[in-house]
Amino acid sequence: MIRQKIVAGNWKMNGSKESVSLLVDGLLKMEGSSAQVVVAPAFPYLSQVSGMLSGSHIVLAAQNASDQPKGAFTGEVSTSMLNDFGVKYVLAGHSERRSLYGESDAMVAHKVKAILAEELIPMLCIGETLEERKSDKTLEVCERQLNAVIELVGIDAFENIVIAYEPVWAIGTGVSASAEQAQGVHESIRKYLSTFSVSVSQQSQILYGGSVKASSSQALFAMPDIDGALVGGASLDADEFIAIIKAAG
Ligand SMILES: O=C[C@H](O)COP(=O)(O)O
Repeated sequence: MIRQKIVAGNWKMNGSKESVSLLVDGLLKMEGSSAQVVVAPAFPYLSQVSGMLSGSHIVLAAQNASDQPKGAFTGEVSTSMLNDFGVKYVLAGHSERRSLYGESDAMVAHKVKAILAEELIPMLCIGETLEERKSDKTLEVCERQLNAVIELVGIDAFENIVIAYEPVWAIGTGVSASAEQAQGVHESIRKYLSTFSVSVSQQSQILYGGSVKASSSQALFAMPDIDGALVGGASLDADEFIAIIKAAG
């Protein structure tokens, strides 16, 4: 099955009005790509970026969302607010949210549910730490993180969920998983999904994330089960990000 590639830039807590404007200007100069291009600015810049992207082929993502619809949740942002600003994708369970802000598998699952309820597309991030990889627990961890979501929203909901496999040891370290290593895990994730639903497993877009650069992206995208990338640091440089998008076709 041919799945459209997705190249998403997670800008994390970076940027200013000026730098965001320059970055988006740079990306808008890129010619059309067959890949779906996504950018995830920090919340304060969603409105600015949404305006700049209007009428373009680049779509907007948010880096996080509340699992609650509204009310007394100081500092939180609801999925309906994100919808208001033209957001299409929302990251859920990024490893930085899990490890630094204590988001449990169950909390991530509730966020996925809230994102789906607003008809937005969750980008569900899963992946193992270095310690877990060394003790051969990579698949066990990925399956546990997937199970929490499957149990809450059901496997059919995965028709509208993008999975991002991001080994924690590769995030921001400059050490990407090799294309073969990533392919091995992606293939296993797909096989695991197929135990619930073959059609969902075939349709699921599984992105790789963790120190993706232009130089490593071609080999990653050539792999049969890698359907794109969730890019952190390299997405802050328009030329580098465009080169990654071009590698996706
Ligand atoms: O969301 C993106 C990932 O955390 C990867 O970040 P990185 O490309 O800077 O390693």
